[in-house]
Amino acid sequence: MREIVTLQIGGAGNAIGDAFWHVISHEHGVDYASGRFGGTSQLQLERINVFFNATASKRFYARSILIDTEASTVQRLSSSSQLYRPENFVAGSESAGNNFARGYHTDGAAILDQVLDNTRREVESVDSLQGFQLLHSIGGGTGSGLTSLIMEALVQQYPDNLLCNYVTIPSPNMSQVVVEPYNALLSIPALVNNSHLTFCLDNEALFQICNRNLKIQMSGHEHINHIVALTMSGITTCLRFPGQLNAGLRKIYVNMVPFPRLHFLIPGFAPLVTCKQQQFSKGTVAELVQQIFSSNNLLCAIDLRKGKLLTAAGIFRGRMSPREVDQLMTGVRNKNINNFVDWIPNNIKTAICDIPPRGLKMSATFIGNTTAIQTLFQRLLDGSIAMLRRKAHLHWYTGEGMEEREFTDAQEELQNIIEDYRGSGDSGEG
Ligand SMILES: COc1ccc(-c2[nH]nc3c2-c2cc(OC)c(OC)c(OC)c2CC3)cc1
Repeated sequence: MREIVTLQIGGAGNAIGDAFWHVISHEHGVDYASGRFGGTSQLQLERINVFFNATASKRFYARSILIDTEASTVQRLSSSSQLYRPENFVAGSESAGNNFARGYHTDGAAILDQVLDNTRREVESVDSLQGFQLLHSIGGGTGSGLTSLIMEALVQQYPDNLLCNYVTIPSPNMSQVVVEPYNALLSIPALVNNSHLTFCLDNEALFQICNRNLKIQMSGHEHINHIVALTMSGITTCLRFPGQLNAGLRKIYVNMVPFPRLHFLIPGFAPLVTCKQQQFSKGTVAELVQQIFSSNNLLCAIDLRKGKLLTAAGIFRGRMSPREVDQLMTGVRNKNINNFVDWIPNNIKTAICDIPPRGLKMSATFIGNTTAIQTLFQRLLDGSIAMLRRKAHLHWYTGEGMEEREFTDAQEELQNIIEDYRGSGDSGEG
């Protein structure tokens, strides 16, 4: 079996992780509270070991390390479900204070060994590890700083395994902490150099989806986390259920990432409509295809029409005609040929799983590797320039041992990835 170890890091990472385990435990017939299997199909068990461990008493638990520099989040989760192994909770005594430096150098560093010890125990208990998925935000101190530190260690200790990050990206319009732009900026070098697959989850887009698509005003994070969990469930469908693809993280990496640095992927999901709108929906595959290529259904506030897709994947769930899906997806490419690079001929792939997600007859999940992601990176760069020019709030970082040069180096890294994506749109030079 090709197992994956999850590391959910910081408040946001653990919130996304808990929502993910809620969604996929139900899909696999596992009771979230007890870990007991009550499923009805062998399909639910066939590849359950990719994300879950079985216990001697035929119960299942999430193969996940729950990590935070302060204890309240992980303590709450430990009391909410037996899906989490008590030994897999790693909590510090001091919050990273929304400060990358404290996540990387002090409060986060203080629990790194515990994180790695727990990770190694899970790695040594599996048959054939395929990689790690790290769930975190880069706006906070733990999700940015400690995750960067953990990634460096994982790459060193497990050089043959893949790191797949699901990264929440702060939005200036939804900012919770004034130094989020600094934390996000400082996270870029580790994401560029140590992550193999980085799924970008943009708070700007997620809040817009809640307000515009779902008509939820001032949405709390529970709605956002559920949208992310549904999308993660879609992305991992082919890993978790048998199908025509011999699916693994490396196959996604090999086929979706043309150059190692260009591994920042934009997810999308459909349907993302109110229950009332769903009642009037035609419920057709054509509707799903139209929606997943619409910017309104992307989990990043970017416009696909402003760039070119290097690669794209569509994962369709539910009972539908594979022929119709292939025709419609091919039709999108043919009608929008200028929004696909011409130097990767077969750069769109479709997969179908006839098991729909809970509460839906059909769904579609999109993954795009697009040059339009430059606009997201440019937003992060612009967000740090104004503050850094005035050295605003820099003392919170230099006081923890960081230097201003680390900020300018990170800005240079960000500028370079923008240029790399810009250059790949035409000539194919990654
Ligand atoms: C852009 O062009 C391509 C993209 C992917 C593949 C491929 N080849 N082998 C696989 C896959 C693959 C495809 C998936 O979605 C279509 C997929 O779900 C995320 C997926 O997820 C697990 C996989 C893994 C297995 C081929 C071409």
